[in-house]
Amino acid sequence: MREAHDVWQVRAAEAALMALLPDGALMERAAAGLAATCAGLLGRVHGSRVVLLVGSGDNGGDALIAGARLARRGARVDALLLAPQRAHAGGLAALRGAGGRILPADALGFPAAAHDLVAAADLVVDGIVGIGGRGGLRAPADDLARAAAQSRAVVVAVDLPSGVDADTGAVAAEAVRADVTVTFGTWKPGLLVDPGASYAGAVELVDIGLQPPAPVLRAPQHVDIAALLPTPARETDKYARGVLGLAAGSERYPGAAVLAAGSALRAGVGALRYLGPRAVADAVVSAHPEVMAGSGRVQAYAVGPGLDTGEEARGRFAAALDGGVPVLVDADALTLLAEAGPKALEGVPGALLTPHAGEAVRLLAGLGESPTRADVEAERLTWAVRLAAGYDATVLLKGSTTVVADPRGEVWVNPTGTPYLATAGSGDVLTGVAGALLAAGLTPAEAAVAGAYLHGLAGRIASDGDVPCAASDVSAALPAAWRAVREAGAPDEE
Ligand SMILES: NC(=O)C1=CN([C@@H]2O[C@H](COP(=O)(O)OP(=O)(O)OC[C@H]3O[C@@H](n4cnc5c(N)ncnc54)[C@H](O)[C@@H]3O)[C@@H](O)[C@H]2O)[C@@H](O)CC1
Ligand SMILES: Nc1ncnc2c1ncn2[C@@H]1O[C@H](COP(=O)(O)OP(=O)(O)O)[C@@H](O)[C@H]1O
Ligand SMILES: [K+]
Repeated sequence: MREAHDVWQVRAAEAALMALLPDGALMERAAAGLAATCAGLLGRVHGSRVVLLVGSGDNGGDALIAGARLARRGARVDALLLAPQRAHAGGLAALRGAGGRILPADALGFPAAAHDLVAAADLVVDGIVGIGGRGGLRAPADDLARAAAQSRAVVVAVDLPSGVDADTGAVAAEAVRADVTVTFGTWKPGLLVDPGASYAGAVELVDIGLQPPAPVLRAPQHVDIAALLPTPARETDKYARGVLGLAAGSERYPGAAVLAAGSALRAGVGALRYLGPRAVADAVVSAHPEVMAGSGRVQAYAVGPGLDTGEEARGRFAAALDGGVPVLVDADALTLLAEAGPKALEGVPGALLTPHAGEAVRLLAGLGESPTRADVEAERLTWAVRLAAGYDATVLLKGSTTVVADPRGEVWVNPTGTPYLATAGSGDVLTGVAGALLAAGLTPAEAAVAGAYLHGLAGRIASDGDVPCAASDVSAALPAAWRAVREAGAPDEE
């Protein structure tokens, strides 16, 4: 599990550690890790051209000290100081001592000369701001971020790309686009959540000895998901494996039910009961003969894909909520839930809501909040947590980064997925997978985390080699995703 901590937690853990160490020891550790990564990226350090973008805080200090290490190995290192009076004194002395050049950005006839330096560099180190950054990059730092983006140099961000909010991943204005981010002590949420994550490139974590408390955000890996996947016991039967009731599809949208059903079957339900109009049931059964049409005992319901919002749909929604079992609420059922408000979930033993940003806006309106879709996409963590608390339910907020929040405030971010998943019916596949896991007895949060992970992995497999895929292909790739996760979780052979 990757664990991320917020700025407040990082600062507290750093303070505790610094109290035990000589002055500057922590920054030396950070800079040593940073310099090692830079050297690896350069291949040949001697004779390479390195430009440091140096802000006024310790983030700039890290860049300067790492730059000094590279200069001692023969790199030509130029530091562009954004605030010469406030640049890190120890870092300046170290770089000077190692033969690096120090250039106050304004004395250079900024921005033209600074641009030229950045354009000619092999490697640019972004030490403009780290966890002390607030809001979008201010001038002239924003201009240097643009210059770095245009240069052919490899861009390495120190701790996190400047301009990305460490706690939320929000990018208020210009931010540095890094090829690699070297982060210290622990992951920052902004490195895992879009839009920030999309600026970070490959992230390397440098251990500086920090011992932070419980994380604010977790990103599961294959082994974590493998531990959640149900394995049928020898003497199991189909009821013990979990029966899912699927209330999906309508005469207008029969395909959603077919996709969700096929995906639930591939995600290990013992049996699937389909609940809906006769014509749709016929389509589902003809595509998946294993499906039973009609109601009966189930261990969980999944309700919503292609449901529609008319009288008949409302009846199916109400029946699912009254069933006394956990319920996954998606798509049209989220519209009905937003109308009814959180009280509609009272008495449901475990609800999992799976909105995209547009549906999240509707649900939030039911809580008296009025963010736009763009607001939700800019600060997914905040809004997912608010929804989970407001509806007292687990929320899986879909999108370019999917996040899961449970009502107690635990939050996960899904690291798998591909933009090719932005295709009609892809959400129906997710509903099938997560619904099956809920029926198998996983908690709503476990079903959401594992469901999103498998769905994202199946999307990557289906779009292998960067080719478009249909939602049906994603569904068909579920067994391969499952296998990949299982293999990673299996104990090593002797
Ligand atoms: N505290 C520690 O023990 C350690 C800190 N380290 C480094 O220290 C960093 C944090 O240092 P600081 O607390 O000094 O803060 P930063 O260096 O992240 O940034 C603070 C400075 O940036 C300016 N600034 C803030 N927002 C800005 C914006 N939007 N545009 C332009 N300028 C802006 C502020 O005026 C302030 O002077 C970490 O990210 C990490 O790189 C590492 O050396 C590891 C050890
Ligand atoms: N840009 C993107 N990158 C990665 N995944 C995405 C992106 N856009 C959408 N997705 C994923 O695709 C799925 C789309 O679901 P949804 O919006 O419900 O679509 P539909 O209703 O057409 O099935 C979700 O799992 C979502 O997380
Ligand atoms: K930075």
